[in-house]
Amino acid sequence: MASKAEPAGLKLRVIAADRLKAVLGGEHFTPLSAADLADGRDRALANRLITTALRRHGQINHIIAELLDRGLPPRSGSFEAVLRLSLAQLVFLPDLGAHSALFLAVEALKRDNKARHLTGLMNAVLRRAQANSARYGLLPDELLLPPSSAEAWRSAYGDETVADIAEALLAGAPLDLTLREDDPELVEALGARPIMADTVRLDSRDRSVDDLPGYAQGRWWVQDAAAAVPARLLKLQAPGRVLDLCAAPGGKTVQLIKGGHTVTALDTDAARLDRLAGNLRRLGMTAETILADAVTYSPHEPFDGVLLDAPCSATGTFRRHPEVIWHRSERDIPNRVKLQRRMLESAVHCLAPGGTLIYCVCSLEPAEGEEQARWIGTELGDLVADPINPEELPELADAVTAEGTLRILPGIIPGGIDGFFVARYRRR
Ligand SMILES: C[S@@+](CC[C@H](N)C(=O)[O-])C[C@H]1O[C@@H](n2cnc3c(N)ncnc32)[C@H](O)[C@@H]1O
Repeated sequence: MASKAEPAGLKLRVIAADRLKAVLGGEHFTPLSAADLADGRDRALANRLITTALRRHGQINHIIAELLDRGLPPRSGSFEAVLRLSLAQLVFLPDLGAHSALFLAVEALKRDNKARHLTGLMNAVLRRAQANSARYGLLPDELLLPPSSAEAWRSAYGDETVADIAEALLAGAPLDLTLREDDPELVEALGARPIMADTVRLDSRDRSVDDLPGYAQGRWWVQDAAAAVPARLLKLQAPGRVLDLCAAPGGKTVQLIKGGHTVTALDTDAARLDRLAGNLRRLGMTAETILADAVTYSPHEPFDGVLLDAPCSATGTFRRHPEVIWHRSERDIPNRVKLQRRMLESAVHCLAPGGTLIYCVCSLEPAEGEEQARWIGTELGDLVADPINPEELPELADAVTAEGTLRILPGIIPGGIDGFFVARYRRR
């Protein structure tokens, strides 16, 4: 890590490279926090470098392939992460200037035992990148997406959707909040605008989430507009007992509580369930929380409603987590599909006759959405489809399919939205 005597801007790059390296190694991207980098301006710059490197990952792959004809050197510590951050700066963030990209990349490598022998290579590669930066800056959007995903999405949803996904990847996500109560004054104080039902959107903000008006008082929670839809569709005749399977960190749990239901929130991950409990505390809400496996859980008494927000590829969240589309693997999907099916079978057993089941995934993969709905139709005889009516969701009416399921695609509303699939059933 950089000390005080080290060049300005080095520390943030070393920390940014560590975070990017972890994400390249398969970890989920979370922006650097004050605990990682105390200085707010440094932190903002480091996060900008990382997110640009991740959003432009496909184009940067292309640039690296052109510049390193023998590929990335093996076992080279932080070399790849530093290179990607520097290319992101040189080619896609010209306002930051080129000098620091070159100089600090070399300085960062000098401090890494596994990469310090590669400073000459880094310098040469970045100089060639600098000479070609105008051309690289015009690389086509087709290179932004992994070819196998782009092809799968093209055949499922068409060319226009693939172009929307690439555009949304670059644009990132605004901040959507679900309001606890209708409150125009709060919406104005937040600088937000209503977009659908109790969701409001902040297109830009100058503060961290917990500094926004109403956070400490629990007057809203962060939830993408698409993620807020499934709980709204769980319409019981009267408020009842609802099981939120796979509940953490609790966005849908708190919506269900807001809807007047008595909620049991179940998750298999203790740390995530703790976050759910913290969210409930901030909002002054209560739910029964259960640390258990959704596949084997068996309640004493069946529920009037079950919401299954199943673990999935999460490809629908690519605007905030650009890495998901690169971590997506064809080989992983069948295992997830199997797990989702076991959870669906378990969800049926948790449901009282006449009760409602919502199945949803934040995924763009038909295998985790439409194909699961077809499987339910043929294999889960106790369930009957309860088609979603476009009038229930005026802003997303075009997302309702002929089968009465919901396929939310990122370009369906201005400013974008997460990819999601939702289906609703009733137990016979
Ligand atoms: C998509 S996230 C849920 C998001 C949550 N519903 C919300 O709205 O905030 C999926 C959750 O499934 C949980 N999960 C994964 N496998 C599970 C299992 N076998 N049983 C219960 N929960 C599981 C994960 O820990 C994760 O919290």
